Amino acid sequence: MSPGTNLGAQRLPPTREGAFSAPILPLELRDVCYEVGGARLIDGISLTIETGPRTLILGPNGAGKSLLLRLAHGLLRPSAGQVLWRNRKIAGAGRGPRRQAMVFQKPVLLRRSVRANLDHALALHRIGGEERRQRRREALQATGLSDRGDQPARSLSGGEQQRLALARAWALKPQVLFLDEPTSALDPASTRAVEEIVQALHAAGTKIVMTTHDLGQARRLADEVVFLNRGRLLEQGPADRFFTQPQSREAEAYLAGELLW
Ligand SMILES: Nc1ncnc2c1ncn2[C@@H]1O[C@H](COP(=O)(O)OP(=O)(O)OP(=O)(O)O)[C@@H](O)[C@H]1O
Repeated sequence: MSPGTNLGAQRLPPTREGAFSAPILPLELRDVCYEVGGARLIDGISLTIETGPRTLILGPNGAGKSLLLRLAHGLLRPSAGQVLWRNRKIAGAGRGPRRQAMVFQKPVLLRRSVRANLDHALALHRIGGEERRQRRREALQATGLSDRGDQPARSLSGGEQQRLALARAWALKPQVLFLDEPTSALDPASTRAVEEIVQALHAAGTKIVMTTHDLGQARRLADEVVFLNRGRLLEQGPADRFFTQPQSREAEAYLAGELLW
């Protein structure tokens, strides 16, 4: 399958029960700070992420977008403040609920086949037997990788590797998927393919929370925008409003290409 082929809708399973059971959202950050060596990199961020709209996190270089995602996902522990999933506080780094997944700018893949990468993730979630095979099949199909099962994952092209990272997320049926600049290293065709998969995941009920540098992509995908600058939350609101009537001077400058970092 060539990247850019219309993925998704017609290949999507009609229901994905795992995405809907025992809800973990809303996700709430309460006055979250993150400091390294005395520098406050995330500065008192409070926000709520609800089920539904695709949330895009925007901001200039170094604004704190990746850190915010990592704090929300549970990879980092806040220096101060709280991260709550459905009103429950998480115990520390790496302790967020399991029904959420993250896709990174550079995919982290095992030195094994495409199939084995998916099976490993499913095994970690104690999914075996026919269920594992079925989810693997579904995930490969949804990401256009059905004919790549035997190929060593690290021999895939950059775009295919990112599709495999998305296939892995797909197979786990997360309620929330965090994506940290998933297309920043990809060509336009691979970028479109990733966007279509993200769109299909959204249509299947997975909450999308994503960072990007690409304003065109943000306009294509965002329902809601969270705008950061220098570790602070400056705006959260509907994408239409953000793009046409930004509420802060900084967002206005950012949209005009005048605020780069
Ligand atoms: N472990 C760390 N030690 C020191 N500084 C850090 C650390 N991690 C991140 N930073 C700094 O914190 C700031 C925010 O980083 P972050 O990666 O979240 O920015 P970002 O908004 O994702 O930026 P970009 O768009 O350039 O990827 C940056 O200035 C970065 O250099």
